[in-house]
Amino acid sequence: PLCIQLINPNTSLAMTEVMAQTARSVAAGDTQIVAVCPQEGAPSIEGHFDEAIATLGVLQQVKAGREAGVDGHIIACFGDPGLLAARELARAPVIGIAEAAMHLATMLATRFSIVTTLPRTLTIARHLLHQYGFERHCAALHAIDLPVLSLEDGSGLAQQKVREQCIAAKKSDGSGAIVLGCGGMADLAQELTLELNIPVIDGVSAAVKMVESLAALRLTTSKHGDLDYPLEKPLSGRFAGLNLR
Ligand SMILES: O=C(O)C[C@H]1NC(=O)NC1=O
Repeated sequence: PLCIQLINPNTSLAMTEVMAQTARSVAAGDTQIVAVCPQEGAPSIEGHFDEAIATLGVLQQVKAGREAGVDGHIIACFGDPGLLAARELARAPVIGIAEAAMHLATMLATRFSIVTTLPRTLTIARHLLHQYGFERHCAALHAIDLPVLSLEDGSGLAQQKVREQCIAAKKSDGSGAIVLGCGGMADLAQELTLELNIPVIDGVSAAVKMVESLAALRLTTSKHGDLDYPLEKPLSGRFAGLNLR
């Protein structure tokens, strides 16, 4: 049986729970999902500054997961904060939800659209498209223009806006699939896929199945080259605990 560590890089327990439930709903029968978030950090991640703050918590959780012997780590924030740094620390696979969703979309359609939260985070999604080499696969990016935590306020407004943006994207973008650009949207993908009759992809679910696939293939993060464990050096203060030895 596998143990997968699901890391919510923001500190909102409600979002962590939404993602954990979705992860468990798609995980294989004997796969255990351990959902965590940093003790300290930002309640939501909505820009470059928030991502920088969140990265330390992600790395602390990855180290804890490595010591616990998890079979994979999921960075469950659409900016994939700290992904490569986490891969240096980890032995097991580390999958970001944006990367996972984008990869799946490219296997289902020649072009996909992204629907995320605030307009200012569209740039982060664009940076990821460039970094992952998916720029030519992404037809368009849309924002519901509501903050991340509006998805947790119980009003249903954010969820309705996501649905509207997905319907508009299907009609106007010429893309064949839609990527949901926030971990907090994880529970919307299956219903929207059925209603819109288009693959609407959630990165949390995608990442769970990718970790299971990599584990089944006995494939783990490469330690040859730039993703080898960090060079040993005396880290000071709050960073001291990050040393692997
Ligand atoms: O960038 C976003 O809109 C979504 C991103 N922020 C966050 O706190 N979790 C996320 O998935």
